[in-house]
Amino acid sequence: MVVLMDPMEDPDDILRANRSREKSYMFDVTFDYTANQETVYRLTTKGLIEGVISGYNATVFAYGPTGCGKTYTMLGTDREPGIYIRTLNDLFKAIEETSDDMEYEVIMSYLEIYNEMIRDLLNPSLGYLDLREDSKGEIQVAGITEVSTINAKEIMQLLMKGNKQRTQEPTAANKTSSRSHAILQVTVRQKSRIKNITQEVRMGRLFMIDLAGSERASQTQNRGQRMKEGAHINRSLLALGNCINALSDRGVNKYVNYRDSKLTRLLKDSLGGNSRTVMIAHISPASSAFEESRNTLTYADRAKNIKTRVKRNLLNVSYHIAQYTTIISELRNEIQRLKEKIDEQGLKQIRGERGDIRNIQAEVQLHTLPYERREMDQLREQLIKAFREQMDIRRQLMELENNNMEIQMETSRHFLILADWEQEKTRRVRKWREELQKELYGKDDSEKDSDTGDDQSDIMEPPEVTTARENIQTLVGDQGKLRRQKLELEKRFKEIRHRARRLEEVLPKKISSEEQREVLSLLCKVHELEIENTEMQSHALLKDNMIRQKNYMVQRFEQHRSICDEIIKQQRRIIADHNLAVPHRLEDLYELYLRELDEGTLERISLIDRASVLALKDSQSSLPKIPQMTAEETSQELDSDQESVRTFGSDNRNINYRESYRRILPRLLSEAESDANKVFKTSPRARYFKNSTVVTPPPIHVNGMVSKESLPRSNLVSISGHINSSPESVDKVALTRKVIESDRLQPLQPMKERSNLSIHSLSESEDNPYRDQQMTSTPLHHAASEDNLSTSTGEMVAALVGGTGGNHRRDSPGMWQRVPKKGAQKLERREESLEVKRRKKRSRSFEVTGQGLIRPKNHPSRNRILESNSDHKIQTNGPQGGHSRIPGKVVLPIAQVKLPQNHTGAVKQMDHQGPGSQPNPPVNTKKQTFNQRPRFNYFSSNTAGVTGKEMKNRKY
Ligand SMILES: Nc1ncnc2c1ncn2[C@@H]1O[C@H](COP(=O)(O)OP(=O)(O)OP(=O)(O)O)[C@@H](O)[C@H]1O
Repeated sequence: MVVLMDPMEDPDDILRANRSREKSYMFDVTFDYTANQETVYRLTTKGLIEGVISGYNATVFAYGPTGCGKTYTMLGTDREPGIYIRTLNDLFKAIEETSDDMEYEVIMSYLEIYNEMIRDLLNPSLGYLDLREDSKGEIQVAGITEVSTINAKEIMQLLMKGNKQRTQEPTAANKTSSRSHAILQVTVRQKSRIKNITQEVRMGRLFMIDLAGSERASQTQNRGQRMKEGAHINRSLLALGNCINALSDRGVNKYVNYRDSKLTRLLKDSLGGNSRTVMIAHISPASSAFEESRNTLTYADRAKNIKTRVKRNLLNVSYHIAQYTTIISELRNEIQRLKEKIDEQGLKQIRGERGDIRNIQAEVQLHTLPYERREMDQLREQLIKAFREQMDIRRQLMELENNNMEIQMETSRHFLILADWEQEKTRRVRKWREELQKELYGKDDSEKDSDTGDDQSDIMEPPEVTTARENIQTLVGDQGKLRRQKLELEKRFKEIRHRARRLEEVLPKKISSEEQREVLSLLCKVHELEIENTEMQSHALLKDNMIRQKNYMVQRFEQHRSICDEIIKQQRRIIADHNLAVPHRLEDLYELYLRELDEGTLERISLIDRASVLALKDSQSSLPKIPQMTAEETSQELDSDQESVRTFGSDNRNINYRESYRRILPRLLSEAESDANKVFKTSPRARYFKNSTVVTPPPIHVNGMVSKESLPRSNLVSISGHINSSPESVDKVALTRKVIESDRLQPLQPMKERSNLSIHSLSESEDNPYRDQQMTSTPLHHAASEDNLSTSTGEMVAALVGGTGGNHRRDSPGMWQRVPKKGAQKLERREESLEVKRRKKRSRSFEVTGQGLIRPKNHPSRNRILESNSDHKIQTNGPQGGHSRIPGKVVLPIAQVKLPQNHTGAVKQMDHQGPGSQPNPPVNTKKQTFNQRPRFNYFSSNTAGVTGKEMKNRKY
């Protein structure tokens, strides 16, 4: 802020206080007497240089009354150079700094307007020059000398020379009064060093103007020539003032008369056009210069309001073909220049010249490089190690998951054994009590007391149950151990991941080359993706396991259904053949069954299930495949890891439908085969349990619910879709069984032919591999074999097949482990009661000579002879060894058959008594051990009077 005070004003004159001429002016910058040249230059002009070299116009002009220091500010002295020199110095410095990329051309001209005439200060001999306007409307001084140089020193010399030519005369106001307006024009042309067909040229113009000072004749006391000069000066300054007034008058579209003077014509662009303009207004602190100061400040204040529109001056130069040769030769020269520069630097390095800072830098780089490289290598190693560790831990975690799943399955299986045993125990106790009560009815009260005892204590727990208990304990312990291991691994994983992240951040900073940085970030990305992929594979593994379990369950249902179908078929045949009466409810159920078959509902459900499994499999197989890493060391190791993981989600895009279908059914391989093909081998612990205990398929463990692994042995006509261990479902199953059993006819006739059963195992010859508990590689075969051998249905089939296969199974120590389920137990109980009844009522009205199917060893009914008076001579195909079958007879009461209305009634049916057979010994239920229990077998027939000894000698 500049406060201008009237020196004539009397502060005590109250009457004139209101007419005070004191005024304040606001400017961008103000300088007092303490300001030096450097400060003035820095705060007014320095900021324009950057714009000028990049194509913008700029103007700096000094304005003010005579003797106020305009020339001093613009030109300065040798010791205190002014704006001209400082600007040119900085301009050349800036050009030099960017000259590697850009090419510059600097043109300078220096003129004065004296008495409204233009003189070339660089070449005064040219006389007065004219102003002309070119085609673009730009004002040019015709014939002015333009000096083109980028040598700052040379320009200085020219400037000094030109200043000497400037008209300067002493006046009363100023000993060195400038009698003209001096204009220094510097044009900077900039273009890129990279040659192209079209080239962009930027042109910036800088005007530095030292105006002549406005003067009052009284003050200058000029006469003659000086006075004439003063008049011209004042006129041009007046024109400038008018232009400023016109330009600053906002809102009114006033005509700006630049043509009034040469000065305004020349400054046309600088004042209201395309230029960044700085006006430096000079005033004198002397009270005598109050009026001049006021005028100057008023003009400067108005000039503040002038707005100019600045744009970069761009010239697009399109080269003509003829110019290409020039460009090429220029390029050649450039290449040559650079080559020389390189050679020169190389030589300097060899000579050990250290003067140049660049050499020093290069040397420093040369020394630091090996160290940096070592550091880089170390960091890289650390990073790769961290990735590898992460992958290892992921793999270990997946293995743990896998083991955990296996252990869970094993545990569930053992729990099932315990549950079955508990059920069996309850059943026995109940039965024992019933019998006891019956006996007690016939006894005296005194005898009653002596007979009552703890029935529970008499029931011996089979070794399988004890083993199951022990196994559960061990498995639970193992699960805890796994959990701890998992937590530990997860913690370690987090640490390593954190470490890797840090390294990922640090490493790029250490790298100097952009290329290296990119490669490294890519490497990091690949590793991260690898880890993500492993995570996804882990999820896929879990899914896969669930699918396997589900498939297994479906297979079991399907098999069971096949057997049931076959049973129904045969029974219906018998009913039809013998024209037996059938209860209405059973008929209804049969019709329902036929309808189901006709409509193919089950088939449809099965198909839908398969399709969904296929879709799931597909989704797994489409898991993203990560390209292998570039780093050799890592890639080899990680490759193998990835491959192993990918085995699960293997690409099955190219396999045909049959293959896909095959995949739906889990490939339940033999232990060795399956283990070999597995990604994660069976854990030793799980393997131990697998081998040491039942071969029974695992329970379905889905969503934390353990479903019943095998269907009951009863020949249920309908099977509830999903049986699990939840109380409701168990009840539901029990209820279903009850309903069916109530209407069920007891087996009317043993099967005619063994091959009638449509399951694989039955169509196999006697020496089928299942007997040896070997699992074939065919999935369905395997499933069938495992089912048939290890489950209730399997056992039934094994019994049908008979021979060594059946014996093998029966003699196996894990016999009991194929514990009949609830329904089957009921049926067995029924059979036992029937046996008792059979002994009482023996009817031989219907005899079937059927195959003698072997009962399990020690089975109470093993030695019973199957009696039959039927004509149906069923000769089963014996094994290759030509072993003989004991012809058995099944006696079915045709006429006497009384079909029960409910299961509570005693059912008369097959009388398992062969010719000459002895009545079966009474079943001692109390003392009977769990695994010696007679098993209900739909197709059971006995070995027709063959004693245990004979049986042993017999060849099957
Ligand atoms: N800031 C300053 N420091 C020192 N001396 C100065 C300063 N400003 C002006 N002078 C001196 O004052 C005198 C007049 O200055 P100068 O010639 O620059 O005035 P002017 O405005 O150019 O006058 P004119 O319009 O008549 O040319 C010179 O001798 C100059 O050295």
